[in-house]
Amino acid sequence: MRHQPTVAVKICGITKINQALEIASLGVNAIGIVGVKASQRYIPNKQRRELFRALEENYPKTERVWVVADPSEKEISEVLSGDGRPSIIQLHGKESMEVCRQLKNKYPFFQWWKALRIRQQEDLLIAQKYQDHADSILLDTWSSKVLGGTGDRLPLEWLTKINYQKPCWIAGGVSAEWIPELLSKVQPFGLDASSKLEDSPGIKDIKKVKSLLQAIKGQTMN
Ligand SMILES: O=C(O)c1ccccc1N[C@@H]1O[C@H](COP(=O)(O)O)[C@@H](O)[C@H]1O
Repeated sequence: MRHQPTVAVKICGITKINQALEIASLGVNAIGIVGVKASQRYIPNKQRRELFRALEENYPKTERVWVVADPSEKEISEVLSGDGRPSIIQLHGKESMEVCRQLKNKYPFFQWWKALRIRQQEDLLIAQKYQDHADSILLDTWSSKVLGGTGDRLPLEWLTKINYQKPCWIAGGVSAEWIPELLSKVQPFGLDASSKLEDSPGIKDIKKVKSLLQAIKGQTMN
């Protein structure tokens, strides 16, 4: 993985405007909203637009990530037009490399991330191949029950060996306690955290968000 002096942070699964603004004020790089209807963190169109609009007005440098799985063409064209748009689309389903490539060609002014749910170490080679078709790669854990937001972590020994050219984000169970071990072994471009920072699905414990940011700062300044 690419070495860098610090690590970008995305906090995902936000459902409330006040939490989005408070977390953005802490200096995170990206805020994610889940657009997968089966998720406990799903928020519908109107709320998503309001939340992204508030973020864009108050924290224009904070990336606004829309997390979706196998979205239809109609859904994409609706979400990417009008007010309260995302700046990044995180494809968290079974999108093929060809679909990723076509979406980037059609909507080049948005960033397209491909999330890969890693079930076994060999899956990291598949993730590597997606690099040519996405702006960033996000590695998450695989679960038979849900598409994301599991709180489960990838084995670090799998991650130490990867060396991607594109920005690589690690997701799955990211929290303050894991940071010393994680960042001593792996230098990802970014970390994506959600369920381990929650009081309940979709509601973040701001103290846990602050602890995560402190832990990252402490580790990257050493
Ligand atoms: O968070 C969800 O509910 C979710 C649902 C469907 C697809 C993706 C989802 N979240 C993504 O999962 C990881 C966070 O995992 P964790 O909770 O920290 O273990 C992150 O990439 C979210 O964008």
